[in-house]
Amino acid sequence: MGIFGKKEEVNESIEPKKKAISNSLGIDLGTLNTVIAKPAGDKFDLYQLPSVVAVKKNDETSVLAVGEEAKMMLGRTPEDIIALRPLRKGVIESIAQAQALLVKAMEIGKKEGEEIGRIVIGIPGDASEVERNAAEEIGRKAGAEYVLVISEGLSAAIGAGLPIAEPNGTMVIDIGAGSTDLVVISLGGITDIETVRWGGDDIDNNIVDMVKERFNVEIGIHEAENGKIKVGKIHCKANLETTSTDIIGKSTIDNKPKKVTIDSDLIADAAEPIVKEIIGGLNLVLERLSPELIAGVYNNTVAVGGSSQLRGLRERICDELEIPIQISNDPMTVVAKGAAIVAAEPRALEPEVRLKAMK
Ligand SMILES: Nc1ncnc2c1ncn2[C@@H]1O[C@H](COP(=O)(O)OP(=O)(O)OP(=O)(O)O)[C@@H](O)[C@H]1O
Repeated sequence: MGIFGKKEEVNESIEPKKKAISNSLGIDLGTLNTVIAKPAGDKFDLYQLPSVVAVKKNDETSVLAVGEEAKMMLGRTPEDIIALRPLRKGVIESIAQAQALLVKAMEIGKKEGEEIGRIVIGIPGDASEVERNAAEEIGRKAGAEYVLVISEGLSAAIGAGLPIAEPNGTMVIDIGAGSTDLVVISLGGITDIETVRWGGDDIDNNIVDMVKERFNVEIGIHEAENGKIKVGKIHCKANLETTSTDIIGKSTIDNKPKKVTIDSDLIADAAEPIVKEIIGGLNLVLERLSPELIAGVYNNTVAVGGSSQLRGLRERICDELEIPIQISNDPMTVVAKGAAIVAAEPRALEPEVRLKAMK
């Protein structure tokens, strides 16, 4: 199906479709991961890099490493080097570091000798004018000729092939690492947005705290995240299987290595405050939603973002809100794909143009 729904409504005579430029990229500048999508025929080449940069401690604008190399340094850097994330809770914290990340993303996405003409960057929907300008500025400084910044929610909806131009409404629930965007779209534009500044990172932090409290063992944040991905679930009425995994941490009693077994229920307890915040945000959106859009939202709500993969999310949202949401089958790349569609054809954002979605 086209991104605007009905393929038969294609009306090439409205305006001749401009030739898509080949050197365009869609970039999802995330708190944890930066995803790059490059249109390649009717598919995408996809690349990913950790959103981490290593800088000199006394000059945080001097970037020493970006991406995978910098990630290896997190928590292990020599005294004069620090590894940092340029984004916190979805918001750009350091322009110089975010620019370094974007330059690297563009290098990864282009072929040798190729210039990148157009990039589209997905940023959180509630980003301020200052943040939007900052993202545009770093795009231009990174060397793109033309930079467009769009809401991650809208980008995800386009990437997921939702019928965004329909008047009935669709909704995207984007649960990332640092934040969750709840976006209602109709007639090709955002009609409502609620951003909850909680996501998967907060679940990981809660797991670390909970393991310390229950077992007197300190575990690393990466171990907490791995445990969450392996056995995690969310409390819901459905009887989901409980599984467990072993993690080695440091005893807070005698400092010795100690093995602890964490199970799905512990992760669900750790996730519960974040789930409550997300449900609270959804309730606010539903409260504001006009009756004209409720049927579209009921039929077309998709959850995206890495944290949407937690088992039980679909069931819990249905338990509490009676909306039968779908979980995207490519939750971590759909924002970048949507941005790449817009980068290849910026008029994808205009409701009167019916475009065929690239899958
Ligand atoms: N299978 C999984 N189950 C649960 N959580 C997962 C899974 N895979 C990844 N995650 C979590 O998803 C989050 C990363 O998702 P994503 O890449 O969408 O975020 P991001 O775009 O970097 O963040 P943001 O949108 O907040 O800027 C992390 O918290 C990660 O632990």
